[in-house]
Amino acid sequence: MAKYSVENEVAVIAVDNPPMNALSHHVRKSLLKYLKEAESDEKVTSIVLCGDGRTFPVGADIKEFHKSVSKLGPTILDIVDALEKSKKPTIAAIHGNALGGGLEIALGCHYRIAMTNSKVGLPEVKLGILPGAGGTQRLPRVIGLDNAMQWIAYGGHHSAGIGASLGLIDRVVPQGGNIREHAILFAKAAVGKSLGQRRLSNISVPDAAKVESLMAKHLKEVSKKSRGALAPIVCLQVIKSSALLSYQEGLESERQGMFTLLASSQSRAQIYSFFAERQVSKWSVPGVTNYQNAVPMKVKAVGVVGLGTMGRGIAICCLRAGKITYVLEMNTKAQTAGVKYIRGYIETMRKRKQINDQQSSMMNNALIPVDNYNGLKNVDLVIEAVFESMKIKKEIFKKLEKVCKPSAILASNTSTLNIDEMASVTKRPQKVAGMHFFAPAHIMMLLENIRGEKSSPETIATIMDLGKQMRKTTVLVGNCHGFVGNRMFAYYTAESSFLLEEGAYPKQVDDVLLDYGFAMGRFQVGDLSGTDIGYKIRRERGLTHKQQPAGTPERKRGDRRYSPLDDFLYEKGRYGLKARKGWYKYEGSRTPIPDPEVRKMIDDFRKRHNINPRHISPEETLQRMIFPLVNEGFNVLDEGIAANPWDIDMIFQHGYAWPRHTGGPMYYAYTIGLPQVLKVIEERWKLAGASEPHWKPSKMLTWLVEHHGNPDINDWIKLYKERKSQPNSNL
Ligand SMILES: CCCCCCCC(=O)CC(=O)SCCNC(=O)CCNC(=O)[C@H](O)C(C)(C)COP(=O)(O)OP(=O)(O)OC[C@H]1O[C@@H](n2cnc3c(N)ncnc32)[C@H](O)[C@@H]1OP(=O)(O)O
Ligand SMILES: NC(=O)C1=CN([C@@H]2O[C@H](COP(=O)(O)OP(=O)(O)OC[C@H]3O[C@@H](n4cnc5c(N)ncnc54)[C@H](O)[C@@H]3O)[C@@H](O)[C@H]2O)C=CC1
Repeated sequence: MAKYSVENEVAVIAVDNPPMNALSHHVRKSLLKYLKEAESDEKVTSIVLCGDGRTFPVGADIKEFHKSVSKLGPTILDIVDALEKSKKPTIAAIHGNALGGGLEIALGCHYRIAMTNSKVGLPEVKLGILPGAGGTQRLPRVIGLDNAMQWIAYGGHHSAGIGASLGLIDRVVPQGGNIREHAILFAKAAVGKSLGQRRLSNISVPDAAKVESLMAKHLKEVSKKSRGALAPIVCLQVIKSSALLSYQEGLESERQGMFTLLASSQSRAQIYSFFAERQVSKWSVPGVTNYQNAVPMKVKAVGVVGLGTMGRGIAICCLRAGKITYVLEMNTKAQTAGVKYIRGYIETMRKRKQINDQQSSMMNNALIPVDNYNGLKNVDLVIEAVFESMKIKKEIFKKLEKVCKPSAILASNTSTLNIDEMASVTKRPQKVAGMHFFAPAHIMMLLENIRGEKSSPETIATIMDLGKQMRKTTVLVGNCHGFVGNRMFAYYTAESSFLLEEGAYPKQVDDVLLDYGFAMGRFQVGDLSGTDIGYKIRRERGLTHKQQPAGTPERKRGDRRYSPLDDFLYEKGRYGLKARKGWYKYEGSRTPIPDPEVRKMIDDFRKRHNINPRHISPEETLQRMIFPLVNEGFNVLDEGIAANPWDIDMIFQHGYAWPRHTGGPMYYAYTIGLPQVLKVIEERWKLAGASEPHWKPSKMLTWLVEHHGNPDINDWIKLYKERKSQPNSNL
């Protein structure tokens, strides 16, 4: 709804649709009604449009998308048109965020004023669509093509100050000011002035002459940054129309572009992702606790043990979240290097203006290096990030048990190991949990939190709350080897090496993944993170080539197929980018170059095992990389390790840079259809047999297909659980 009042001859229309003032159908109806009322009321000389509560409208109501209500008039464009055509000056008074359709209605107004801390932007591209209410045609007319292409194709949020510097915002109201009062005064002053040039559809695009070169520049950038995504490209094409066609023709091109994008599976996947990101914070452990009833502990001070690759990044996350952060490292050199890195990073953030001087000095003061466990006696929570060895981790947990306050939570950043086993050496298993960060921890958005068998509701609530304070996408999962992400990802990695054995080379596999939309292929990622990481994990599990007793078949571990190619690579000192050689070689840059030495290693291996290499199609490559991961995803759901398919998808999007426009592995499977996925898995299972158990069709997937075909992803858990809970279910 909207509220209407007239103050001192100024009509004030305030959108009132908490929490974000989205432009739902009922809001649109009421906005147009009040606009007409203001227009016809002779006592009204000007009109202010604002948002009640937290914010100016943040856009169309995303919940209405792909539903018939979104098509019900009036549309946002009708409101934009009415605002622009109004004979009385219209002023948008922006506080909070003016995003998407929200900014588009502000662009329909003759003037825009904004609070200094407000944000503006057209982020539709992140939902796989474009600004469909004239934004692609009006924004370039105010801020120029180059800026508009940048804003719309990347969907960033920008400060009011930047908006003002580009001519989008006519006045910035300083902090503490009352936006509504300022807007009313502004509106009074605007009465009687000509509105011709204030109607953006009347003016032309300032840098229209540069359209072709700008188009080429932005197309190149978006195809690199958002590989495989349709929306940024369509956005650019539609913005181009603003420079070449009339406003009305441009609008038509916008309409066509929106039509194409809304019909694409990508927009559905991205809208799914928007809600999934918010849904994961509403965690629940059925029958035990959930986000609504568990109360988190207050965490003021955190300890980080181990200042290697992960510890440093985790310490930065803690400092950014305002925690006093004690860091402990057993190796003096690593301690010095780690502290130097953290302080250096704080300085970089200051220089980049991500933090101000005061925040920088607060963070520096809050970082406290200690040289023994007693130094951790006052912390509320410890995150251990030492070598991936159960033996070492248990020793550390025993020490922490002795020195830490009884109330302190002990968490591990292990990427694979059993949290309950670590808890078992303490007297406080209810206070033990996993907090699995992804490298680089201060950059990657994901935090995979692991609840142990005995973790208390308070412990779970605390680690989830801490993730939120760190502004991470925080997903709660159960305890098993590799948890959700690494457990599933292991099959993606394993299959990639099997593909090399059978006929592919690293670049061939990576190219298929790049085409799918990944920013990097599996082998490029392996080089970036270091081939030693996987090796150490395999060594901890006794799997590596060198650990096997004489006579062990090279391609088997127990009765399972195993590819030793990754071990050979490590044993040749090819540790990845840091060694300038891994799956690829690197000559003075980070560009991966196929290396004949790797090719020879693979060819020799094939010869030794009499493998006749065959051509593997891109389709087979993609299916072999992704479907085992999906299959394992269903096992993870079946076992309750992940509560929902979107938990898995968020883990992959934010932890493994899975392309957002596919939604994630589970949503992708839903898009192509579960029956089709199952068919391929069953065929592969027949070929591969028991030595490749990751192709054994998941019970849950099989049941869903047999009984429901391709049910809505929102119904998977409900349907399966209902059946599973029946006494004779056999599931
Ligand atoms: C047929 C189609 C015709 C199309 C016509 C063309 C019109 C267009 O051009 C299309 C559009 O406007 S698309 C929308 C563009 N706007 C956006 O993408 C902004 C979305 N919101 C945000 O980024 C954050 O909420 C924001 C940054 C604003 C705030 O973040 P916070 O972290 O503070 O809050 P959240 O937790 O994200 O949000 C709180 C609750 O509000 C819900 N919500 C947010 N934006 C919404 C929106 N635009 N529509 C519907 N619900 C929305 C959000 O889901 C959350 O709900 P709960 O989880 O239930 O609490
Ligand atoms: N590197 C990665 O990509 C990821 C690693 N992890 C996990 O994080 C943990 C740490 O991994 P990284 O940081 O990569 O290892 P790292 O080898 O870079 O650092 C480990 C640090 O722990 C220190 N350390 C070892 N024992 C210690 C002890 N008893 N007391 C204090 N410090 C000790 C070492 O001196 C070293 O500086 C592992 O459990 C790993 O599985 C989790 C996610 C990603």
